[in-house]
Amino acid sequence: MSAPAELRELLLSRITDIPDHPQPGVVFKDITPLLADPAAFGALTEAFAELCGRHRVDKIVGLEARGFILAAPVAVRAGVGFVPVRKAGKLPGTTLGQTYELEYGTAEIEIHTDALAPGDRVLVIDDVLATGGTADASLQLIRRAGAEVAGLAVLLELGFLAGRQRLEPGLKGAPLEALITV
Ligand SMILES: O=P(O)(O)OC[C@H]1O[C@H](OP(=O)(O)OP(=O)(O)O)[C@H](O)[C@@H]1O
Ligand SMILES: Nc1ncnc2[nH]cnc12
Repeated sequence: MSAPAELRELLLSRITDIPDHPQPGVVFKDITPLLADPAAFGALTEAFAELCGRHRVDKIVGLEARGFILAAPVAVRAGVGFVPVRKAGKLPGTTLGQTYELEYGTAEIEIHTDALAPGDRVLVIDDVLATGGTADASLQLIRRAGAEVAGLAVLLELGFLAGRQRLEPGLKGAPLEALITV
């Protein structure tokens, strides 16, 4: 599913291309103008919150760091709990970890082992789907923590990096909702 054309245009108009960041050859999609516009940020929050009802979600996982900014207001709006997936070494409790590859490097993410309960239906929220490495690692963490993946929702999918194809086996039939695809 993508967002209605009017919402898509509003959101896209608030995302800026920054060439050669954080390294030569990468066109970085900067969402800070969108965050600074309450109408656009609010409309984005509503669109994600609507998915929570549609997919019967009872917890939201946000992916550090930009995913946190988008996911936290959605959790409050939808009336469900927020669970952070953080870069390795940041969470204070006992964690499960998963390594993955980025468009520009490698990384490891972690979740608290007791953050999710068996049977929890989890919606993962992030800003950008690029190669799909981060999202794929998060789906593995959620299942290893004993919960069910209800879906993955992103603001922006970079279609030319084929993250959707890479994610397909890991989604195991769960929906991938991208509000905008470029
Ligand atoms: O699909 P992928 O190739 O995995 O890339 C997408 C991820 O990359 C960015 O995060 P980044 O790790 O740069 O961290 P940040 O949110 O802390 O800036 C983005 O916010 C996604 O989480
Ligand atoms: N091109 C890009 N812009 C913003 N975030 C990203 N994460 C991975 N690739 C990205």
